[in-house]
Amino acid sequence: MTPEARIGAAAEVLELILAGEPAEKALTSWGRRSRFAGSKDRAAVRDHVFDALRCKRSFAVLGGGLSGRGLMIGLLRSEGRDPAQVFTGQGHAPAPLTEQEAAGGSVPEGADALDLPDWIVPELQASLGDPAPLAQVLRSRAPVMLRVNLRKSSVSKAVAQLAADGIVAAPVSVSPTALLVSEGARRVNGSAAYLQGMIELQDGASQAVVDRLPLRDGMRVLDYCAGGGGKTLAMAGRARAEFFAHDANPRRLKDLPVRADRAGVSVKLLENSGLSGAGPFDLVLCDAPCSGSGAWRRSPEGKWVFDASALAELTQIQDEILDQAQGLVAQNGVLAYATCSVLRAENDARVDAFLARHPDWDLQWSQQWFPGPEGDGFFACCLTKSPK
Ligand SMILES: C[S@@+](CC[C@H](N)C(=O)[O-])C[C@H]1O[C@@H](n2cnc3c(N)ncnc32)[C@H](O)[C@@H]1O
Repeated sequence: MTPEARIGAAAEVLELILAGEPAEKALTSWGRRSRFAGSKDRAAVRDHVFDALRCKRSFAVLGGGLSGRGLMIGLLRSEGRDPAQVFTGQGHAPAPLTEQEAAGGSVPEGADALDLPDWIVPELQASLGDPAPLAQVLRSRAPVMLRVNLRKSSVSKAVAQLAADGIVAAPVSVSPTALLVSEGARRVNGSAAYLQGMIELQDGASQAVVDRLPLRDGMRVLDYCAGGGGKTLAMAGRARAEFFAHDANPRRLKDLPVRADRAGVSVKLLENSGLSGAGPFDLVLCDAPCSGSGAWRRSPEGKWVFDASALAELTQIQDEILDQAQGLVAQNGVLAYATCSVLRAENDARVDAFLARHPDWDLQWSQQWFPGPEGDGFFACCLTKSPK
């Protein structure tokens, strides 16, 4: 496909997304209809679509309208390119600009320029002051990051093994196990290092959260909201403990046995009914469901669908999770709480509310990571029960 045809295809896919189709589904159905598209074409169209979703408000203003074409026109103008040179109607290029498209477009301001929904601007101001620096980061692509599985490899061996498959990755400071991929990101899943369990795809701040947990060999550790098991496996890479994984939705755990096998670690899956019988645990991690606001670079659709009522619903679930999980912590054990959110309402405010409901617990530490070149935004803290 020509570069112009890729822009045209991205505009088509965006039209489906704007009509309500999830981005992944819209890209898959375009891929099925477009057998002529090679892997580089698919990757380029995907990048255009996700770039546009991250900057939906500003591109719509720049492009003169919220439509697939409008967003792509906005993207070109944001890069200082003339859309008339791309929208030519020649060969496989998209149809020429209408008069309205050629004349339209203005410079985005306020929440349009920040590419944030209106309701969240005051929420972010309350959490971190000026939202502009964070908003700017959320408008750009997230880094591709790997975690070295210390059970199977060392950082230097993993880097060398990746290089043999044409993947350039280097250590970064956010975590001693984190690698930042600068070349060959799309080859990671097929690489020998991945297939042999030496590395996993995992965000840098997600690894830093696990680095701060008080893990020791021989502990009994429960990942209470384990989902796909990213944090379970990161914890298992750090200590020879007994690991248990639970999720309110057990289907979310389905890939964990295969991933644990590849990583060379053992994880016991726990159904709701088996939870209390398996406890107590020395460490219970609640990596709670959240807005995902710290990771909106990766999942930009979330930025536009999340709203104040979803936030209120989530904070209630987060409180319930902490209340349930605290009952599973052994005497002298640790309750850890984490989110990939930058909103105070989901982080410090939940800890304050927990401590008010459970005055026999103390906060040991808390930390907020913001999205940046080495990872997403995360919050984590550890709580312990005061001695009787
Ligand atoms: C942020 S995700 C976990 C991601 C995972 N820890 C990882 O690192 O890959 C949150 C998970 O919490 C689960 N969840 C939602 N409500 C829950 C509840 N009340 N109890 C336990 N898990 C819950 C969701 O199904 C989801 O898989």
